[in-house]
Amino acid sequence: MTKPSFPAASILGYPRIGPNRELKKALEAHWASRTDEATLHAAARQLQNANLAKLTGLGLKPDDASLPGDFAYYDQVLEATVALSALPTRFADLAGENGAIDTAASFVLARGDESRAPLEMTKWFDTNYHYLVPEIGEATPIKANAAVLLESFAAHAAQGNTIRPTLVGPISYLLLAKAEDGAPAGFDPLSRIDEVVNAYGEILAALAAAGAPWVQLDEPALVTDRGAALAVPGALAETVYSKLAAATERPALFVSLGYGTAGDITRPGAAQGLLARAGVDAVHADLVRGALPTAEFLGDLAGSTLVAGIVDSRNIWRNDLAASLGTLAALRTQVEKAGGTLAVGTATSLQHVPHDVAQEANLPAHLPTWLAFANQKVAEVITLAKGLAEGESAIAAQLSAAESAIAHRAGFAGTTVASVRERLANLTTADFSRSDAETRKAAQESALELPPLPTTTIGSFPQTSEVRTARAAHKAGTIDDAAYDVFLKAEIERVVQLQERLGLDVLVHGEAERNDMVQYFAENFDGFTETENGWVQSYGSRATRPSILWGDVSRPAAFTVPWISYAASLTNKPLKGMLTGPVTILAWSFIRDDQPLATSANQVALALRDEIADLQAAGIGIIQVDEPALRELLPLRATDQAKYLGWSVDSFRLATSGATDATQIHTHLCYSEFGEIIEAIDALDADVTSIEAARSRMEVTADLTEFGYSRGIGPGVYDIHSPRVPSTAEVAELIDIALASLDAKALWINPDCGLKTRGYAETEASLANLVEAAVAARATLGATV
Ligand code: MET
Ligand SMILES: [Zn+2]
Repeated sequence: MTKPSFPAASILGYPRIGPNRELKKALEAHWASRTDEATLHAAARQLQNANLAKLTGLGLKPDDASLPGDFAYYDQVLEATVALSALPTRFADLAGENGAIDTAASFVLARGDESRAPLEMTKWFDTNYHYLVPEIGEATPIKANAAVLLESFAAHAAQGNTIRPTLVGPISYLLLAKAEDGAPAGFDPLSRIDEVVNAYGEILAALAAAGAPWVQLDEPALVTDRGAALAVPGALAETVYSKLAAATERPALFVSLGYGTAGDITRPGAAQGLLARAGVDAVHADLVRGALPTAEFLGDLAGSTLVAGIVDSRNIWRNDLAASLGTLAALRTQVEKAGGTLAVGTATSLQHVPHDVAQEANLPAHLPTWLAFANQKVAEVITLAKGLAEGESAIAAQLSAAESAIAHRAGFAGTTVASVRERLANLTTADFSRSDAETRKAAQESALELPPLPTTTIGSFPQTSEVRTARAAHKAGTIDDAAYDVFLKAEIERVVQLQERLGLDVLVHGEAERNDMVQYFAENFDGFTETENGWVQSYGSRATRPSILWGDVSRPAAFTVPWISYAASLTNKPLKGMLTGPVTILAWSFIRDDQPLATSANQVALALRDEIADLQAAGIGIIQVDEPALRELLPLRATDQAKYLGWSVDSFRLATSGATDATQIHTHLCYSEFGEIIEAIDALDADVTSIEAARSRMEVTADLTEFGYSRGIGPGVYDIHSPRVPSTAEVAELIDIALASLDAKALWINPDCGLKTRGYAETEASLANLVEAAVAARATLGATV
């Protein structure tokens, strides 16, 4: 068979959620049993057809395999689990004919059922997308099932579109998996690689037989430290891909390597060269997060195509086409020297950006031309490929439009605000630290007079449908500011009274006024803008709408103070003020790409510092600054981590170090395991750290003690991710575990995270048990000391 050439312009993947969140609606209707499976399939097909029509309309060719076949109902890793029939043992009863996992079974894996928790969900590399973690044991079935891929290929072919079926690659699949509970100690999912590769071989053969000219295997795990070690000569990536490439019955093989530099970071391009020599027909390089491959390391490309991922698929800024064209032209020379050809693509799938800037009718006037969402990025890829093939003059209009937008952005008033710059330039090391922890502790003890083992919550209380309805009505203008204010105050009063009744020691106002813990801050800071339809899939049917940080950040006026002071006025107990930290605000927004992240983080930190000063002046003695995303932005490579941890910790300290000794600063961490970054957690220098711990049964407390962490610590004593009410005995048991490794004077008793996704019934019952267990533990302590 003659090898088809790789399309000159392509994208690695496209948003699946739908321009109007069609997939979300179809999934949720189906899960609520309002539609049958056929209706769901039809809706999904219609959405995919509309997406492909959009892509071909933008100029991707229908017949050259430039259209990615990357649809997934819930998650791309789950699709690979389906293609491998890799049903975890605890779900074995769901196996259909030949062990197949059908759509209904895949939803049980994704969402659990009455008796089983779903597959664990975890962040996909350093993004805010969550995938479903495969659970692999010694006997997990591995059996090729190409049905979904074949059906989708055929259905699109019938519409005249030759898609490029896309699947997570075999190495990444196993690196992203975890050993199933009950697997022998030390079992490594990667030990199943031979069977997985055989199954992929069968899938490739089936796709070839169906007429697919190209297939895409995503191997992003080769950019992590562990994966990189497998992408060197003689190691696993070479063996696996030599074997897959050696098959006579297969489509041309494209391997994507997004999210960083694949293989050895000191030899960029070596991993691509290795795969090409193994027989892979096209290999990809992420030129946005990864290093530019050099001819020296590409070596012999053996007639393969290098797909240059030059258009940023993780951020929303317009591409500097002239600069990109220059990079591509230089790279082409090198690639051709190495015996390959160059094609143009995106850095990763476009799943991390919203659909279309054209859906935003109400952006501030200066912003639209600066931006590129998925559809604009597709056009950029096509433009660059054309420029590369035909020369600059062929894309003169696009080059000049990009140039003027970029110049406008650089010169725009809000991009660089002198007062913000001056404040940053004048910072000294004193602005990043407080007095020593012992002095603070003494001042706080006399100011706060808390009992031992103080009880508190993480901030939010249930966001009932009344709260959401009132917020929507206020936004729509059907209730005015005054009426909304009355509503929120009543809500705060209810939450404060409930906490008094439950006997909690440190109260919160409940966060009813906040739509989202990041967006609320973006709305109140200068330098940010919200979108109306900029939805990005977070997991399954869930999407978030990140704000856009486009300019220098400042805080025009205090905004949390009125709500928090109102709550404080209703109680004699200490009221904890609640803020979101700089790293989390950056991690969950689209951020400007024209300055280091550290600079943006410090600007946000100064805005928060102002708010903290105002809270303190209003008499609030405890202030929590949440940093749940601290671990999320941690670079994938160990060599890059220290620098990140340096600036991220600094930004927290800058935000909080204006507090007086007597003001107790809390932080809150969740969503990850924190064992790897204990040193950074300590360096935050918060007086009290609450941290997710219930599911790992307090593991982190021992890690912290071992490290020498000596300030307050609130390891979560119950998991808020499910409506289950923990018994007093269960909470008591976790408190005992924590007390075994911690100084009793340092321990706080709190749930794992905020309660906004919970209902009131389970919240009240759970908190009552939490308080009961804390009071009992306090009595025991009193008896023994
Ligand atoms: N204060 C926030 C809340 O309670 C912290 C959430 S961390 C994801 O909801
Ligand atoms: Zn949390």
